[in-house]
Amino acid sequence: MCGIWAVFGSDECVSSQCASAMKVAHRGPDAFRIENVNGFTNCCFGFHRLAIVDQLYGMQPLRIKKFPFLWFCYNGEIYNHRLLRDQFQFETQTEMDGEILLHLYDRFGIQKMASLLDGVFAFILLDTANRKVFLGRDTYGVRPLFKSVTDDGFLAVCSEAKGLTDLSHALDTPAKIVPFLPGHFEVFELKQNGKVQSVQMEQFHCCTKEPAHAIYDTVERLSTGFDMETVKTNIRTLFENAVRKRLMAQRRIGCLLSGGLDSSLVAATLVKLAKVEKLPYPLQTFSIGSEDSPDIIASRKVSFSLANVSPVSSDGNITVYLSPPEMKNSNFNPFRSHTLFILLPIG
Ligand SMILES: NC(=O)CC[C@H](N)C(=O)O
Repeated sequence: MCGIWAVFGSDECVSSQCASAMKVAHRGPDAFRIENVNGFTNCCFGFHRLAIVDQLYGMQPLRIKKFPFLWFCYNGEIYNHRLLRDQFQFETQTEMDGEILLHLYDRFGIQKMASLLDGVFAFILLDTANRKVFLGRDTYGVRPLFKSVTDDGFLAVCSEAKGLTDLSHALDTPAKIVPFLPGHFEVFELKQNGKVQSVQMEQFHCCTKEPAHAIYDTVERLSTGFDMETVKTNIRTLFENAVRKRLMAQRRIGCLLSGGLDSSLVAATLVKLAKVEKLPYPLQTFSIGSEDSPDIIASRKVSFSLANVSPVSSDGNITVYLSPPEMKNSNFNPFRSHTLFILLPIG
């Protein structure tokens, strides 16, 4: 995960709004930072980090020497960041996947920047030199983003709506909180008093169109045609590539198993690729359910067969049993000490 939060043009002293930033603390167990924007004292960023790459220099809001006027906060992974860096010969300061957005923005502007990204992301980019704020979200809306704008230009943004509900502003009418549209970016003009005005909302990609980054992708060429063998080969190529690109994580990766076809295939492909890519640890799987639930029984079987592929391919399965009251409690987090994805960093 990672939790992002920002306010622009706060009527209240920003320090009193910051308690709202802490409402998404569960999204980032590694570190948090709240940073006020110098020159715009009623603007502020909040960030909770689950570090995936560049643990040391990847803290946010990300700022680099080359672009001192840019402030960048995002939740997500940019799978093609190295490819784009090499393609356009950018000199990067960190190993952070998100740093690529700053270089792309500087070279090509926001529209091309967003459409060149292969990844899952929700971002807030502030350009104090050009007095602009940009918001954006990946095509499928994998990463969440909510915003709230008042009629007089107070903008608040957060990964979850709960980070926006208790913010105060000068108007009598409550500010509406809306999800940010997937596949879009929005441009706001930043006024000298820190308030904003939306000037552009645009779709940069929709899932029925070839993404702009495809011309740089390294995935092997897909054959054309609809005969069964071609279709199967193409699905296999795309599926393997989808798992491979997620191995960019520098954290230990694990798998959440439901025991069904999807998660079992991801886990099996991961075991295969882990050997090729020489991941220096065995795969840990997790499953969750009531005792004797079909999910748990099936997950155990999958984990057992993965362990049989090779002695180092699986660390076995961590199973969490839920009691009926726990299953009804939507706030219950059985993996408090781990953070989960279907491919998840656990180290
Ligand atoms: N969890 C995230 O959103 C991670 C952000 C970024 N990719 C990092 O490694 O820190």
